[in-house]
Amino acid sequence: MTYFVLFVQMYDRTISAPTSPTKMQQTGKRSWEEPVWMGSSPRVLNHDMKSTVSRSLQSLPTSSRSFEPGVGDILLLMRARMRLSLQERLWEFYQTRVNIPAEEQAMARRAALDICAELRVFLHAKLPDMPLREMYLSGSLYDDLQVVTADHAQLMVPLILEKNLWSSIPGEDTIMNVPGFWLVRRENLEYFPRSSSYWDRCMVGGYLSPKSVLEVFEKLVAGSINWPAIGSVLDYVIRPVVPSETLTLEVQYETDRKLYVDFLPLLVMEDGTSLIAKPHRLSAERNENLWRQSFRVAETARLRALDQEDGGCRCTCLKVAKAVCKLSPALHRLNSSQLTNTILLLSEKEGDWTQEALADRFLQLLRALVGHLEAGRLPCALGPKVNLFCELTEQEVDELGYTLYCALSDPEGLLRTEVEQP
Ligand SMILES: Nc1ncnc2c1ncn2[C@@H]1O[C@H](COP(=O)(O)OP(=O)(O)O)[C@@H](O)[C@H]1O
Repeated sequence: MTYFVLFVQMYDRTISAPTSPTKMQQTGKRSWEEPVWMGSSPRVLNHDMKSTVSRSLQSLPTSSRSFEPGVGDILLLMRARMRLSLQERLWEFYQTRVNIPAEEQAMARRAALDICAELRVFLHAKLPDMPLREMYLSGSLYDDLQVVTADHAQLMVPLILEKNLWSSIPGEDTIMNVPGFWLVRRENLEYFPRSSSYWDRCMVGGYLSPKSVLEVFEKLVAGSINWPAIGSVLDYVIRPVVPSETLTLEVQYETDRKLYVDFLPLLVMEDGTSLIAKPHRLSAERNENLWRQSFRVAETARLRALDQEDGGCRCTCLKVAKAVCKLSPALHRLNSSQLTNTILLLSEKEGDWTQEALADRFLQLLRALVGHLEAGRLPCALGPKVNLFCELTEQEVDELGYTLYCALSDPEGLLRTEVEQP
């Protein structure tokens, strides 16, 4: 979608939005960027875009009804009522759609644990000298941040690398220039020739290739484990998902419930940096050797700590936003890390995260996301050089921005999602 289309659509939306005439009051001009319930809104679009839209809006026929005396008071009242009802609806949505019943979570965790145990036994038996630390389960299912359905978990597989044989190079110091991604280079080949390290078999052009590491596991996990047999013992239907950008097992643990377990090789570098074998989404070929830095543990811990300090609603706000993105196809591309970091950045400026402020903070989150999308940049709160939007195409950025911008005039629309059929 071009910006032109975007703004024609925005313009249509603005004039048809029930709240839009309200800002016409004294000047007779509409402020398209300030739906009535938003209070003083930051300027959300860049200057050129704004003047285009403002010009179009100025030439609109105006409605005299908006100038009736006292309308400001009525609007203030309406604003208060709308806020109240959004607050109520958010909590209702949280209870009915976002939160996963404890029993469902427990069953999903049980299934993931069973699979993890099987894989441990298999790998120890089949490849006793593969240098791995103990595998463990991770992700939102384990820190109460999963939403809507308990349907996925990550199985972390930490590789052991010899310190003197491998070193990590930050993405910004490489020709690819992508902060947040790293290369892992083989060192000292002249003294410790190829095969000195077990992981040399996954070396491509002098670097440890996450793709090649995944392929090693893929052959094992998808190729040589008898999942139907294991599944029948455990009473699940288990099958590797193909094709899949990472290695994923689908586990049907109830007739109507499926769990996807991502097999995620991980490197923990000397300074504690965690790198995961999850490919860069765009131009994967050019970036084939890049390992992705994972901030998940640190960013989740920070969010929780902030909530604990002030009894705040940041995690609730995150879960509501995650559910909205999971349930609305137009927002699928936004992930938890982007949402978490937007909330962390907001927390630096905004102090009131009381439960009563959920609706205000939720709206502020939407607005902040629109702002970051317009800038095409969302800095990671824990590493500002990293742009968390760097794996979105321009078109995706436009579409997300447009969807969220429209949602600002009808935030409750985001909560009216169909109940998915199993
Ligand atoms: N340490 C980690 N543990 C689990 N997942 C991680 C980790 N680091 C990065 N990830 C990535 O984060 C994503 C899972 O995020 P998660 O917080 O579980 O949220 P969601 O519920 O939205 O999936 C996965 O795509 C996974 O590849």
